[in-house]
Amino acid sequence: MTGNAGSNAFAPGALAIETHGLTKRFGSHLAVDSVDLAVPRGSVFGFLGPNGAGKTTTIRMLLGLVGATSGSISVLGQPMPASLASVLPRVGALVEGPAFYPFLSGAANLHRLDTADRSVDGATRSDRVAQALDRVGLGHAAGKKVKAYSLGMKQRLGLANALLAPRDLLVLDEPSNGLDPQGTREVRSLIRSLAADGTTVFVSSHLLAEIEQLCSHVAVMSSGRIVSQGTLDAVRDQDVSRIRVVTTDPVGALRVLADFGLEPSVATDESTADGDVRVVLAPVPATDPGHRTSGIQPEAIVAALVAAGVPVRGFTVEESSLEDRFVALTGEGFAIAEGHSVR
Ligand SMILES: Nc1ncnc2c1ncn2[C@@H]1O[C@H](COP(=O)(O)OP(=O)(O)OP(=O)(O)O)[C@@H](O)[C@H]1O
Repeated sequence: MTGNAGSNAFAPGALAIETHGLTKRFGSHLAVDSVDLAVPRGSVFGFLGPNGAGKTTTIRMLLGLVGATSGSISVLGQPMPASLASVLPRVGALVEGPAFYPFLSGAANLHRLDTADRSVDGATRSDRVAQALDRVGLGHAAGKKVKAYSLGMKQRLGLANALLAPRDLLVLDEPSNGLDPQGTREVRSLIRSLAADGTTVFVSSHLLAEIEQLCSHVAVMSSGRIVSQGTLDAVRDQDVSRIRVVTTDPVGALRVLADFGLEPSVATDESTADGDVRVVLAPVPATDPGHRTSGIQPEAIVAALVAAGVPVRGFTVEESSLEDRFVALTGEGFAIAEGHSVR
């Protein structure tokens, strides 16, 4: 399933977030271009895209933090921003971290933020603050001033703020920002437990592995447009597969694969002279999202190798990863971890 289709196949009420033709211009710059999002209720929905793709701008429009240039938004079945006042109390959000007072403790900051929310019960405030802090693993630091918090602790405090009341939808923009691997794992397990309670979670992340482990659905955004959207399996497996040929004649294999218009890479085992030839089938150029398949079937490659007299000792079609798919869709490498980019 791809985005920008103009309509979707979901029953009324089945979507927690739905946009049609959502567009945002900053002057002449088209930051978000006719986006149709369909976020099923109860899903953990990963929102992926390279830096500057337009994810944060989209999230800000969903939450009424910035107006759309055109298009429509529905959140929890209500039109936005018209229903902001009734919808927002049901939505917990972590976007660019809330402004905390550095000289107040974490708990005092949450008290202050909760006081500003007129939809909640003040009598339960202390309990809710303590529970939210416990849930993000900050119970021990509740009384500590926020200026002494690490970036990761501030990020957790932002999450705790989003959890001060029961929510039907959580919108989290890069929730693992600033967290160490242990913190990232904790946030992941927190999101899982929230989703198990029935909360829909819409989460943007630059950590592909995290999205792959966590999400039931994903959308990939590139240059302001949704280039793929659907269940994780559908997006991951769409059109891209990687094949591996083990042969004693890698040069012959390269020639056959090149005849298919493919660009294989080869690793030779010097001790045996065997070649390990790998190629990705059907990469999708970011500039040409309309042409998604090359139509090459793996069995046609096996037949051509055999016909050309290339001795095939091994032939494997490897499952494509979300990373393969992301690179193919956006034409960009993806920062898997800080300072490490893959192409
Ligand atoms: N207030 C603004 N004024 C002008 N341009 C903006 C503004 N906010 C965002 N943009 C531009 O819109 C585009 C999309 O930005 P956005 O922050 O939504 O991307 P993103 O996918 O969230 O990327 P990142 O992960 O880097 O935050 C970028 O080119 C950005 O420079």
